[in-house]
Amino acid sequence: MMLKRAMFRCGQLCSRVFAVEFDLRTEPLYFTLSSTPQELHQAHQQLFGGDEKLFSLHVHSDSRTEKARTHAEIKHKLSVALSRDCDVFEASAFIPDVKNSVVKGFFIRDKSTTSLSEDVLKTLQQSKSVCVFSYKREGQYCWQELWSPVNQVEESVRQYVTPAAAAERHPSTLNITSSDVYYCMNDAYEVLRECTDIIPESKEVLKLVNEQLETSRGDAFPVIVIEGLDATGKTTLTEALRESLNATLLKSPPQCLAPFRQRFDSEPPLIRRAFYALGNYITAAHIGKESLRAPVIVDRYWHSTAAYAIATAVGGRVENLPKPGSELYQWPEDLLQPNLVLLLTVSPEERLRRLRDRGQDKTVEEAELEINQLFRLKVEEAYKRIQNPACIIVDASPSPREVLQQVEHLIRNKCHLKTTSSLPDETRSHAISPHTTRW
Ligand SMILES: Nc1ncnc2c1ncn2[C@@H]1O[C@H](COP(=O)(O)OP(=O)(O)OP(=O)(O)O)[C@@H](O)[C@H]1O
Ligand SMILES: Nc1ccn([C@@H]2O[C@H](COP(=O)(O)O)[C@@H](O)[C@H]2O)c(=O)n1
Repeated sequence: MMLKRAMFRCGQLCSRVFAVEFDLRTEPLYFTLSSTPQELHQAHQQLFGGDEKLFSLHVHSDSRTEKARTHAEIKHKLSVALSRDCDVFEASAFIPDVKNSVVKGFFIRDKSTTSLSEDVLKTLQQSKSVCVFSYKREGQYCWQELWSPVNQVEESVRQYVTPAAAAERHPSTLNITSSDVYYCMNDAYEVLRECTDIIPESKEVLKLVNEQLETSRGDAFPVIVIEGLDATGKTTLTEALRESLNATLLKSPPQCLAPFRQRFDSEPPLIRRAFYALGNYITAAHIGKESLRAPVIVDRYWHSTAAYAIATAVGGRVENLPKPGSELYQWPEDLLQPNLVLLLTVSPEERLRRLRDRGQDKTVEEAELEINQLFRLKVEEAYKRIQNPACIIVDASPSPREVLQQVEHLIRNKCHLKTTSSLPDETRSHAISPHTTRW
């Protein structure tokens, strides 16, 4: 029965294109399956041509929350239970250009002579959502078959690995909408609603959303969002702007969600990102109210939610990101838009220096640093590609005082701030006071 169910699920996968993130610096290895033997390309030989044991594992489920949580659990188990002789690569099976067609999983290359990986896979295969394939070689051909720990695969058909052309869009970009980035409040709301049994805190978050929502924003003061990677100086700048412009300072996620943040940070992206998305809508309601009284400065908002989500969802290199102009960089139609978004940037060295001075990341290993650098590049690039409104880049490497001056200058120009101060631009920043400022 279990084998029949697994065969049905795997059968659904066989008509897809498979992608393995074999080397994060290059594009994935793509292959399809064919009933006739196919010669492997040189690139594919690197993965399929050796004598290691090869497996792939895919997570299927009709419930998106179950699928996301199973995927995260498996990722964790593979990272702790397999031996050092095993390489685990992110893998997926997808239909090119078809949204939400990606079935995520992992590819395992086992160089050991022990049966540890089989033992681990045997446990994982107990889950009704998991489907495991093994790969066998004969001469220069390699085929995939449904894996069974007890070799009951006589019903399984040999499907030969067939090199495929690179996909135009990286497969991970096909599932971003409503799994990683939410383009309307209801989509994020629904995900948390589906989680109320497994994550009781979801109810409290939804209650806060219901209580605080208010979308009106009339003829109001300007709203300026400050964005940037960790330690680029957002807190320093936003607090200085609050003083100098007599503005209200808000954050996303808002303070009322702080007690729940750690809980949702431990959840897979589907759930974690829905939490941050809802945080933006609560902050938007606060902006709507506060901007009637004074200018509003916001420390992180939609750009952060979308940029981090896209950079995490898209594996590998910067080139894998959705192309500039993609609909994935559009602002949600139902989310209040700020007047100005400023992106603080500093060099990686300066950012690391600031992190270290703050007492963090002192023991980052070289390998980890490299991965972080790739991630940092993708987040920054995604920030820059977001549209309507797009962000204006601010070089945040000078002193806090100079950064403040630069930003005040931008705010005056872009938000048509009129000031009665007679001081020249360069010396005026600390003299801007609520009493001399008109919007
Ligand atoms: N212009 C600057 N020049 C030098 N150091 C700075 C500057 N701005 C901020 N710093 C220092 O860099 C560190 C990080 O700054 P800050 O906390 O403002 O960054 P952040 O972007 O808010 O970080 P996070 O997103 O992690 O909260 C702090 O120690 C701060 O004093
Ligand atoms: N509007 C936001 C704000 C934050 N995030 C996520 O939080 C992380 C950074 O927060 P800090 O408190 O460290 O500044 C970052 O990983 C984002 O994923 C968000 O999604 N949306």
